[in-house]
Amino acid sequence: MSKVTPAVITRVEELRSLIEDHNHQYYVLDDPRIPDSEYDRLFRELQGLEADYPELATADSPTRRVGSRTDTSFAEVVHRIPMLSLDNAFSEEEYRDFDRRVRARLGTEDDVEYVCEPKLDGLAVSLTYENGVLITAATRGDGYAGEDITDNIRTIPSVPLKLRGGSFPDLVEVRGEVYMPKVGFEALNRQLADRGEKTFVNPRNAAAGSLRQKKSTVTAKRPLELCAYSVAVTDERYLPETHWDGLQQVKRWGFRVNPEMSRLKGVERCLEAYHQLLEKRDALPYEIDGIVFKVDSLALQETLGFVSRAPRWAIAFKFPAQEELTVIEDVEFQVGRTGAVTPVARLKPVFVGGVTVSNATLHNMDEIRRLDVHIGDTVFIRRAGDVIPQVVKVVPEKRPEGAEMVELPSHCPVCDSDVIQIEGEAVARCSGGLYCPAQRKEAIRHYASRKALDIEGLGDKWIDILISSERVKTVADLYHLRKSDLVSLERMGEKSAGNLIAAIDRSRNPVLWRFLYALGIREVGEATAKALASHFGSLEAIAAASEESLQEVQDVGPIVAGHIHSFFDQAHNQETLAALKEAGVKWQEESVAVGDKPLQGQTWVLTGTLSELTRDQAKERLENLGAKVAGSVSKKTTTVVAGEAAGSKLAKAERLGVPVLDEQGLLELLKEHRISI
Ligand SMILES: NC(=O)c1ccc[n+]([C@@H]2O[C@H](COP(=O)([O-])OP(=O)(O)OC[C@H]3O[C@@H](n4cnc5c(N)ncnc54)[C@H](O)[C@@H]3O)[C@@H](O)[C@H]2O)c1
Ligand SMILES: [Zn+2]
Repeated sequence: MSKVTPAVITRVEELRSLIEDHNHQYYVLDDPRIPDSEYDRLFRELQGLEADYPELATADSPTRRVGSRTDTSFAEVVHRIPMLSLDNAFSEEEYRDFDRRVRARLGTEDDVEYVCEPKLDGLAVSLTYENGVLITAATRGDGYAGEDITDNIRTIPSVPLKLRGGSFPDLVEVRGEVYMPKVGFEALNRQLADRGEKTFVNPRNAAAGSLRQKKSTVTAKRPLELCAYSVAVTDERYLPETHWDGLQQVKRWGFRVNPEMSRLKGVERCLEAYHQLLEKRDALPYEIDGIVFKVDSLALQETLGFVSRAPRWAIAFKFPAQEELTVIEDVEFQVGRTGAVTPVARLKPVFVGGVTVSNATLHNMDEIRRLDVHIGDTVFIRRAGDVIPQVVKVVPEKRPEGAEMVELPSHCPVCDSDVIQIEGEAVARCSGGLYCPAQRKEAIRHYASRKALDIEGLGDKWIDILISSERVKTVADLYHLRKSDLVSLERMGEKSAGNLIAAIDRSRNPVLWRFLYALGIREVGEATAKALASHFGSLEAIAAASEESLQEVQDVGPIVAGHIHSFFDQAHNQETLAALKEAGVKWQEESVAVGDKPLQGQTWVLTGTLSELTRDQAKERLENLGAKVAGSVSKKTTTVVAGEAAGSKLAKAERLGVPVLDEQGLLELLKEHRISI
C-alpha cells in the first residue's frame, strides 16, 4: 500500500471540491462548466486515489454519493426507494470485469442473462401513482430526496396521468428518463439563439433545464419525452420475477419503453449489442451516451445488492464522448462561393465523436458575440454524428489575460474587396462578386445560366476547365476565348468548340434586365432586375443611384438596395464591367422610358413555331414594349403572332377577327422599336 503524502491529500481535497462545484453547476444550474468527458476524468482520478489510499476515503466523498443536494426552490420529495447512479465502464476490458465480478459474487460460471437498454441522455425522474393516478413526480436529487416537479411533468404528452390496463398496485413508482429528441433540441437552440438568449450545450442539459422550470407553461412548450426503464412496487402480488417482465408490465400501463431494448445471455452477445447500437447511434432520433446492462433476474439483483452510490447488478458502458474541451488558437475567415464570409475556429486538435477535430465553424459574427469567443479561449467542442463540429460554449474562467476579441475583417481575405454586413442580415459578404476568385465559379455559372445570358454549352465541366487553366478569371475573359483555345485545352472537337464560341458571341447583346440579373448581385432576381431596368433605363443610372432612390423601385427594400449599392461601389466590379464593354458586350439600354411603352395596354398571343427567336425571347421582347402576353385568344386579344404550324389559336383569331402577324411581321415591329433579336 502506498504512503499518503501531503501532495496526495491536497489533490484529493482539490478534486472533491472541484467535483462538488461541477455537480452544482450541472445538477442544480443545468449549466455545466466542463464537458462530461472531462468530469469523468476528474471523477476517475478521485476514485483511483481513494482506492490507492483507503485511509483517505470518506463517507461524504462525491464518489460515494449521487447527484447533488437539492436546496433549490422546488419542494422536496423523499424517495421511498433511493434513486441511485450507475457505475461506468469505458472499455471492453472494464465491461468484462463487471461481468466477471457479477458471476464471482453469484458463484457461477454460467452466462448471466442481462437486459441491454440504451442509456438515454436526459435526467431521471420518479413518478408515483396512487390507485392508478399520477400524484407526484420527482427528480433524483441526491438520491434520497429530489425536487417536486409534478406540475411540469404533467405537461409531457408521453407521461400517463392515469395508468391503463385496469390492474395495478395501489401504490407504484415508475422510473424513467426525461429527454429531448435531437430535432427538438436543435429547434429550441435555434429559437434561443435568434432571441439572443443562452443556448443549451446538449440535449441532456436542455431536457434538465426545461423540466426544472419554475413555470410549467414554459416546460409545456419544450419538446420533452419520457421513456420508462424500471418499476418499484411494494405490493408483492405485482412483483415481477425479472426486470424484463417489469418493463412489459410498465408498457401495459401505458408507458413508452425504448424499442431498442433487448434481453441477452452472456457477455459476448452483450458486446455485440453494444457495437450494433454504437453503429446506430447517429441515426437514432434522440441522444444516447452508452448502454446500460442490468442483470435480468430480480432475485439475483437482490443477491448482488448495492454499494454506496450504485447497484452491483448494473453498469453503464459508455460510448465515446461527443463533447471535449480544447483551445481556439485562431479564428480565420473563409469566403464561400456566394461570397458569404464565415468565421472558422482553428482548434488545438482534439479527439471527439470518434475523430480528431482541428476546425469548427462559428457561423457568423452574431454567433461569435453570443458565445463571446476570444482568441485563446478554452471551449466545448461538440461533434455529434456527421454534423460539422460546433463550438457550443466558452469557459470564461480559462480565458488567458489580454485575449483578443474576434473582429470581422473589413476586406475580403481572398480578393480584398470590401466586406459588407447589411443591417438585418447575419451573414457578412465579400462585395467583389464579379471579381473575387472564391466566387469565380459561381459568378460564371450564374452569368451563363439560362435565365441570365443563356450561353448554351457552358456548363460546370467547362467552367471548371477554364478556371483551373486560368484561361478565364472573370466573365469578361469569356469573350476573348478562341476556338483553338478550347480545342487545345480539352481536346474538344472542332465542331463543339465552334458551337460554344458562337454561343458566347450570341450573348454580346443582352437586354438590360438580363444583363443586370447575370451580374449575380445578391438578392437581385429576375423580377427585381426587370423592375430596376424599366425604372432606371440604363446600367449607368442604376450604378449611380443612391440607396434611397433604388428603394423607389417595387420590391426593393433596404437590404436589396444595400447589396446593389455595394456591388457597384467596388472598384474590382467596375473594372470587370469595363472589361466586358471592351470585349464588345453591349447591353441594351431600355429602349423605352416609363410611360412610353408603345404596346402598353395591349394583349398579345404567341402561337406556332418561330425560327429566329424562341417563344420566351419573343415574349420578353413584347413585354419590353409594354404588351401583356397571354396564353389564349379572346375577343380582347390585340394581335396574334403565328409561327410555323400554328393551329387552333390561329383559327380562333381568324374566327374572332383578331389581327394576325407572322414571324417576319414581328421581327419588323421589333426592329422598328430598336429592339434587337
Ligand atoms: N459536466 C459536468 O460538469 C458534470 C457534472 C456532474 C455529472 N456529469 C455527468 O453525469 C454523470 C454522472 O451522473 P449520474 O450519476 O446521473 O450517472 P450516469 O448518468 O452515468 O448514470 C445514471 C443515470 O443514467 C440514466 N439512465 C439512462 N438510461 C437508463 C436506463 N435504461 N436505466 C437506468 N438509468 C438510465 C438515469 O438518469 C440515471 O440516473 C457523469 O458521468 C458525467 O458524465 C457531468
Ligand atoms: Zn472576395
